[in-house]
Amino acid sequence: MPNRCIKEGDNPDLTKERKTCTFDTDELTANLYGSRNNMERRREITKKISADPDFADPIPHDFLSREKCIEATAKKTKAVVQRGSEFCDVTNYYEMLHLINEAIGIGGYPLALHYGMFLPALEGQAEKELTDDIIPRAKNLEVIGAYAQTEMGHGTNLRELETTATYDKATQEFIINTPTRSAMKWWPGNLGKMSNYAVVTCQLFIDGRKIGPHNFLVQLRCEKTHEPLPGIIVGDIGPKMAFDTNDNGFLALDNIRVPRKNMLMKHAKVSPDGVYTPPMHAKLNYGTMVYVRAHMLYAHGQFLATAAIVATRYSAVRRQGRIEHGVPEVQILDYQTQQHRIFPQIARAYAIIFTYMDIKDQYDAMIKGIAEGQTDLLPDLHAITSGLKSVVTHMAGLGIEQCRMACGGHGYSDASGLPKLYGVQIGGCTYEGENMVMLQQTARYLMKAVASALQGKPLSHSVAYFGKKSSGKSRIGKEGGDIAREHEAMLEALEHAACRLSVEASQMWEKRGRGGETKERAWNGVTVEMNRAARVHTRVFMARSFHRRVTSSPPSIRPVLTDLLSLYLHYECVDMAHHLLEDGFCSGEQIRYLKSRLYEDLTTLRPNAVSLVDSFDQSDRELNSVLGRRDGNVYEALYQWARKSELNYTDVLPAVQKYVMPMMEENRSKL
Ligand SMILES: CC/C=C\C/C=C\C/C=C\C/C=C\C/C=C\CCCC(=O)SCCNC(=O)CCNC(=O)[C@H](O)C(C)(C)COP(=O)(O)OP(=O)(O)OC[C@H]1O[C@@H](n2cnc3c(N)ncnc32)[C@H](O)[C@@H]1OP(=O)(O)O
Ligand SMILES: Cc1cc2nc3c(=O)[nH]c(=O)nc-3n(C[C@H](O)[C@H](O)[C@H](O)COP(=O)(O)OP(=O)(O)OC[C@H]3O[C@@H](n4cnc5c(N)ncnc54)[C@H](O)[C@@H]3O)c2cc1C
Repeated sequence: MPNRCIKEGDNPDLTKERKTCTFDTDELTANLYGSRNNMERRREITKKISADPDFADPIPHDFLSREKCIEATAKKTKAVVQRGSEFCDVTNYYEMLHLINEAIGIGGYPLALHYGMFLPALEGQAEKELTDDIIPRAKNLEVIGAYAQTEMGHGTNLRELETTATYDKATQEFIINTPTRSAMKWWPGNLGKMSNYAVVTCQLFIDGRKIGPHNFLVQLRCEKTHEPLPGIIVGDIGPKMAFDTNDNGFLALDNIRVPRKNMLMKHAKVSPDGVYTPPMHAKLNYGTMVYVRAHMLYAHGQFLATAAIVATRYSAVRRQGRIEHGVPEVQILDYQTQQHRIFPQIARAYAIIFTYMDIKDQYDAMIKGIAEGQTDLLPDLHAITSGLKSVVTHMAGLGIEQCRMACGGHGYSDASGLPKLYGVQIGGCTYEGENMVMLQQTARYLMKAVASALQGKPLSHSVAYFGKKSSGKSRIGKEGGDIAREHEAMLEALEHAACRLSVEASQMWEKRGRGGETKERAWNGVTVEMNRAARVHTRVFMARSFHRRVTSSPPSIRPVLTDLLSLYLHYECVDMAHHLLEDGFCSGEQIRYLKSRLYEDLTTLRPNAVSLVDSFDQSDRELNSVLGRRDGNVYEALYQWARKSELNYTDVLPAVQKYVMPMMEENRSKL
């Protein structure tokens, strides 16, 4: 069966791996990206960008200062903007995303938040009077914007943000002000240096009454000189763990006046005479965050895929140690521990990307509903995207770190690309709402679902399984080798655990309430259990999505995807074994059975491991990793990469000349 990556001159071990492929890698790639045409388009973009001198990096960014990296990234951004249509259909979201990844990379660029949040916020929340003026100019990039919500003192708890927007009826303006140091906007991407406008989240005050957080469009810099406008203090917050090429910024506003129409008023409104009309759903103003949380799944699935590609290919190329005496050193991918470290990450990357596809469909349906005046799909989508954002970012972070360690010493080098990848990816646990907080949003929803299920009321999409009758005892290991039934038995077991944990958390909460605590204090006493239930529920949702995609996949790739799904489900069940055992739903014998099946899966997947990661179809540019390169010629590339270090420009460093040599000389003369 063809693995389409084989080329002459490649590392022979990688070629050997590709020859054991049992499926058509292009079929799987096309399935992952929606169609064969989408796959071809991605490849065309990659090919053109790779050959274009505007996007060449003579010195890898690993060896440049932050300022130089920002300059190089800004230059490439300009080229993408001016020449984008030479490479792709600039109106196609996924083509643009791929172009940006290929041309610029993942560490941030001047327009990341402009496209990622500023425009979506205006499009989703502003009304015509404002959008007619600002959106054409924003699309034309006369206006570049940030999404300035988080403050130095508050991010998670939006209700306590301190920046104020006070309505002045006399002039029909809002006065926007930063009343304290902790009220300074702090963190927003591209706010520091690149943007001349921002959507700023403020507490709305009318006639002295605090109404709550709302968004306003504020001009920050002169459109001609790019200097900050009077009354505006703006700058970069300094170096951080990663996202080096993003100017996350600070902002203080000194009683800045903006016209009434600058409030984003598609949902909530303030009339000229100061009458406030609430939105048809109280949280529609938070819509941009739901949008980003949904789209983060795709990005984080791809981040984990990158790490899995690097670790798998490198493990096929690297030989070290022997499994038996008297035979040559083995590829490290032959070690069971290595497979157990890496293969679940491959499966999880597929699971995340497949789950994203389901969420995207739900998101589109919700947006259609809102346009028709219906918000009934929003609570379910908010609850599940809050859980998914938290589980997926955490899962991807752990997975990337496993892949990094699986590459030994070279994984610790920036040459592997993995330290930077981890730094960028792990930010997702924090931004768009810290994970522990967002899981509580899911848990609240589960508590309502428990109540509805007990009362026999209808249950919405993500919690529909709460209405199923549990069989009381798991069928795991009792399906006589029927793989479809085995998968169903594992899904049922996970659903049982999520449901049980939710019911128990609800009972614990109630009990504390009966003991005299307020509902809120009682909640804080059970949040660890609440979040546990939310995590298991979210992992059930992912497992169901993965299962649905596999069972409906084309026959040519279904066998390999079924193997991957088996590994995924066995791994998830073993990882959550304590939840399955706690109430006796599963026995110890059944967990031992799951483990033995998992180890069989590792062996089954071994011949297809490289081909499964090849099917993610990430180019060498996207991987940005000496260890993960498609041709597997790792060692020579590693040496050439290290030669580019600034420290190697001279044989004797000035610092050595200035301090170390005189010290050695002094010591020598003392003898
Ligand atoms: C070309 C490329 C283009 C695009 C790429 C697209 C996307 C790319 C992604 C990123 C872009 C690139 C790089 C990005 C890098 C970083 C970006 C980071 C940006 C940010 O971080 S922006 C700041 C984000 N901030 C947060 O997320 C804050 C988190 N806090 C909150 O959301 C809220 O405070 C809260 C939800 C935790 C609590 O809010 P509350 O106190 O007002 O509400 P309650 O908890 O009391 O709940 C009441 C009620 O409301 C329900 N609820 C809450 N939120 C929502 C919602 N959003 N939708 C629907 N319902 C909601 C809640 O469930 C309760 O319901 P109930 O029925 O009463 O129980
Ligand atoms: C790379 C990056 C990019 C960002 N980009 C943007 C941007 O473009 N625009 C923007 O506006 N913001 C941005 N942010 C800010 C980001 O959205 C916030 O940092 C994030 O929402 C978390 O809020 P916080 O910093 O207030 O965390 P905190 O809430 O202070 O969290 C600290 C700790 O307190 C815990 N905690 C807080 N509240 C609760 C609770 N109710 N229950 C239990 N535990 C709790 C948390 O779990 C966490 O452990 C960015 C942040 C990063 C790291």
